[in-house]
Amino acid sequence: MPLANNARQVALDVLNDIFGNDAYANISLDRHLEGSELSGLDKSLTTALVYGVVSKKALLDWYVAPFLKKAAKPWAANLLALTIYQIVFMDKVPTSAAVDEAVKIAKRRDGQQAGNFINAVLRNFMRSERIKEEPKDWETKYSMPKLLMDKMVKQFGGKRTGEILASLDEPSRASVRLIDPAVELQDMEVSELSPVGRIALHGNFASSPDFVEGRITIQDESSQLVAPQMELTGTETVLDACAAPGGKTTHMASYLTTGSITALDLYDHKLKLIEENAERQHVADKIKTIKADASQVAEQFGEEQFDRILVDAPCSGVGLIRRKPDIRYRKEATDFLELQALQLQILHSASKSLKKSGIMVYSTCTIFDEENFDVVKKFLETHPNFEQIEISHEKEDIITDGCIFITPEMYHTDGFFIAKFRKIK
Ligand SMILES: C[S@@+](CC[C@H](N)C(=O)[O-])C[C@H]1O[C@@H](n2cnc3c(N)ncnc32)[C@H](O)[C@@H]1O
Repeated sequence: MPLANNARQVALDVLNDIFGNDAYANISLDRHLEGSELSGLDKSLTTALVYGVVSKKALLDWYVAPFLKKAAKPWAANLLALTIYQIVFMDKVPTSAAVDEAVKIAKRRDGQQAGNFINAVLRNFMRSERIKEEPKDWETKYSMPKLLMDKMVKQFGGKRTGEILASLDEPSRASVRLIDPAVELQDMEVSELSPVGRIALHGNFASSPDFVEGRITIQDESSQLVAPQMELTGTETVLDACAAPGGKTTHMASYLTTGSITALDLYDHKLKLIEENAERQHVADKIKTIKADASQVAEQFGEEQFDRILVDAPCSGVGLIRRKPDIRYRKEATDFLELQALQLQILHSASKSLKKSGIMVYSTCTIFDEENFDVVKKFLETHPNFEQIEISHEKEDIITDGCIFITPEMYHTDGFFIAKFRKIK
């Protein structure tokens, strides 16, 4: 069988790329799937395997550790993790099929001896009682790097950190936003947070006619809470300073009649995503994309140009770990303050281009204070011409200090933060 025609082999290639070359899971997966001859079903299996292993790597390594006399080569360690994942977490995959495939992959890769090694380790694991054990420490149990775990414990305390980690470890739900309110989606519930949100335990909507023809779009419930905070009446001139791929740009555009949105991002390929999204959702006439640096807004556009500004800032993305599990492996201690500096720089520049009495909304998909409440505090301290507008929501538990602050365990959404300001002079 050609290698690119085997779901487990492709999954292993992607895992080697992620853990060996620091590749982004979604980008590596897309590239490998495009170059493969896998069926639709096998592509789904490959995706499930990659995301499953990435989200549980430390735990999978822990299962196999007692059966290794010395550290396995990186590709073999990834293959063992991939196979243990199937044995422990995928009810529908027969154990024998998972092991046989692993042995074949190892032989093809490194000869008979490698096949024997993988076979022996997996058989020893299965003969043992290891599968019934559970690691005590959260770092292993939830495969969460110590840096992030310690930060969570410091900010949220032990109990809530445990709840957040357990929630991030669960599968993500499917969440869509209705563009056409008349659309009826089978087996989906109305979101508790967003009236236009619909959710289901699973679902793949990207190829559905409702999606392709622009009657729905895929957007997390928490992210759907941003556009309503912009207080759009229809005629406003809006700047979306960090816009790609355009989830919030298109949502804001749906409120506009004669108004328009200038949507910025740093990269051409990302601007193209906004344009495609806008076309599909029939709001392209309201959106102009420009390649520009959001920390230079005032220099590029001048002062007091926009009625509304959204800064959906570049952030550590920790609130997205459930859907993008590799985010957890890409954080350094210095990242958070560096991001804060960039976030403040963008807010500062954007603030000059806001008209008097205009509204500026700041949002992130992270749960750490440095990028959320600390940014709000520092921005207000250094910009006395702005005041905070207190946000309210019928779910009062998502409001903290006048901001929307949702951690992933509360409503099983992404972790998310929204603050709102008015320019008073
Ligand atoms: C959180 S994402 C935006 C998501 C988007 N608002 C949505 O709802 O689909 C942040 C975006 O900011 C862009 N970005 C990062 N630094 C930027 C900068 N200095 N100027 C403009 N865009 C920037 C990134 O390329 C990324 O697309």
